[in-house]
Amino acid sequence: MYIVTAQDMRELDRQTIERLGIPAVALMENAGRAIAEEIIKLCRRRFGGADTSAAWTLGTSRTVQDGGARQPGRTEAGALDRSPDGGAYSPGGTRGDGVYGPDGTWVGRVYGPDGAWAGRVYGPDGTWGDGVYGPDGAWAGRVYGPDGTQGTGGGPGIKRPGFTVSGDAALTLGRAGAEHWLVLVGKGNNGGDGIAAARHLREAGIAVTLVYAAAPESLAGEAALQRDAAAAMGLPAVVYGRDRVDFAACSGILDALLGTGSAGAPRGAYAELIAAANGSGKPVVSADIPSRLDADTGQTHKPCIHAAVTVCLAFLKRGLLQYPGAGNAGQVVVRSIGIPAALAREGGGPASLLTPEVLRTRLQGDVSRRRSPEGHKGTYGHVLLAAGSLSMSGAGLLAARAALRAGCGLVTWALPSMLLPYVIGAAPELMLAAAGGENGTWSAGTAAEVLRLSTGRDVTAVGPGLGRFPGDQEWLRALWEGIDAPMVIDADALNMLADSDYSSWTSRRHPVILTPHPGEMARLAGISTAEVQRDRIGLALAYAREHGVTLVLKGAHTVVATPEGEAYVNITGHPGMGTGGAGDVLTGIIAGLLAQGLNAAQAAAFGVYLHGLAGERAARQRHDPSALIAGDIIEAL
Ligand SMILES: NC(=O)C1=CN([C@@H]2O[C@H](COP(=O)(O)OP(=O)(O)OC[C@H]3O[C@@H](n4cnc5c(N)ncnc54)[C@H](O)[C@@H]3O)[C@@H](O)[C@H]2O)[C@H](O)CC1
Ligand SMILES: [K+]
Repeated sequence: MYIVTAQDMRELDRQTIERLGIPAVALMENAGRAIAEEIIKLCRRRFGGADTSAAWTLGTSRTVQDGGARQPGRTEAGALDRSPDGGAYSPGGTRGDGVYGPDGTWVGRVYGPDGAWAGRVYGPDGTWGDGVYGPDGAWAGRVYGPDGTQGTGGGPGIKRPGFTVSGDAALTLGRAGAEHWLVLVGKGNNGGDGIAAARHLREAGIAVTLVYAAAPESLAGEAALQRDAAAAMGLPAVVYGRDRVDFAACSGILDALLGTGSAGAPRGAYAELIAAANGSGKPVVSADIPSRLDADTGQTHKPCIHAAVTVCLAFLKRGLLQYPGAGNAGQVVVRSIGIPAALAREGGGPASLLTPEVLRTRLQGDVSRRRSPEGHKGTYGHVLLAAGSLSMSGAGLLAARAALRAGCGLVTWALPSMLLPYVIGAAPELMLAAAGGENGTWSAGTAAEVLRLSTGRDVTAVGPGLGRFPGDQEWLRALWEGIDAPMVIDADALNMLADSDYSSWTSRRHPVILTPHPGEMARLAGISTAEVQRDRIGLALAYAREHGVTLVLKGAHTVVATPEGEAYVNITGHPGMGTGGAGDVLTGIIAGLLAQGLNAAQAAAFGVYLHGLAGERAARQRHDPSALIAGDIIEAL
């Protein structure tokens, strides 16, 4: 799934209209329909009473859909609310709403532990799935498969007909009469999308009222066309500031105020409508992006809509993945509006969401972790790790063990000689090599020994628990220029780089992967941590390209950027992984994957993805994400 900027989007929009000849209003129509379908799905979930608000959910989880296919294994209830088979479980053991397998297809019925039906079951396209029974065993609703034909359930008196006729299920709502949606309309194309959606909602029997933020006469182009169509259909409309708007009486709000064409803080009526929508307590669905979220950076202007669902149009906008904006977007659903993905590919497809599919196709990595039947420890590579010091020996141990769990054949851990007796036996699978000073710290003179140890090794990782020491910049330079294999550089080794003018060092034949957290990134880039966080994707892309490195910018939604100008944004993992040593584990995983022959982009991306998945699995085993410690991630790999 591609991730784009507002500028990319405008260009893709232009090409679709000019090169393919698809009228702009057709795109707006598709947008309106997609938004209406998602609102109807939301209404169905409410009717069904399915419990998607599991008692134990993770703040970072979100569903990202592409053409109805679910992000593998992710659920609305939370990334951790999953059974091993991909079903959606809450920690109490009850299944929640829709149950999907790892490939995104629906896999089963939804029952609570007492055998009672726990909620309606919808396929990825929003149509009903399999058998639906009430707690008393009585049939509770019609049973249709995703294609609209009757499924395998069926209660008393329901027979599979030999002949079926199905309607537009995605735009149909059984109990529409209970709904009344306010559609907040801005004067740009975002507003036009909202009006188009309102027409479909009305067709589904949902009461709608258009609330114009500006005089309807100020709308232009396709948005004006939508305004006129809505008026011709007799859709009720009010103008904010002139007419009364009753937020208390509505059942939901469609935010179509401001999209990718907006800038700065919301002005006048826009600001007031955003504040009123947020304060209403009603679910808000945002068209494309929550109004006054910066579509590129994820910065939020004040006030900014807090959406329950964001129906992102065509391609995922960068700002929806970057905090704080990601926290305003709710559940993000990306819907196609007829702009071919091939156009994004042609344009270089600047960034992608990190999914198994992207790993397989765009990165062409083998994510199976399959072993050759003829393989032996020499087949899977040898990692040299230079890490650990007296007060941080655990960092080295964590990285070394993670490399082994990532599947590499051998790991040699080089560490200060004084520590050796204490770590012998801590991980018997490791090989240990004394390469540091007697006092448990590193010294500049150890560079020669690390270089010697690196001979014949497939990858060298440096940094976890290393500490700083006199001459450390020259030490790192010697390794940078002398190691004839890929390198992973982390922690204090990044700080050494930050203090050096490493662009003047002899360029390396093999790739380098840097794995900074935001603070380390700030030092590397010579800016503040707040500036790093302002646009993580943009910064990672620029830094990786400029310095010819593969960059792993850690933090919520870790960004992997390549020297070739590609970026991948990861959404596995959870805030519980913000714990000492989790970064050391990531370094070990990436090194372990590199040793097995993955290239730098594959190892960094797959490593980050696996690290997050293992963190989710570990938290599930612990029954509480905050109880997670770094060693748990290794055990869950
Ligand atoms: N392929 C596509 O990209 C498609 C996108 N669609 C939708 O169109 C919007 C982008 O539309 P655009 O007209 O360019 O801009 P906006 O609707 O976001 O707003 C522009 C409008 O708002 C005024 N304005 C700007 N900033 C502010 C502010 N801070 N406060 C108040 N008012 C502001 C400005 O004067 C303009 O009048 C995209 O997000 C999609 O939703 C298409 O419908 C389908 C194709
Ligand atoms: K919006």
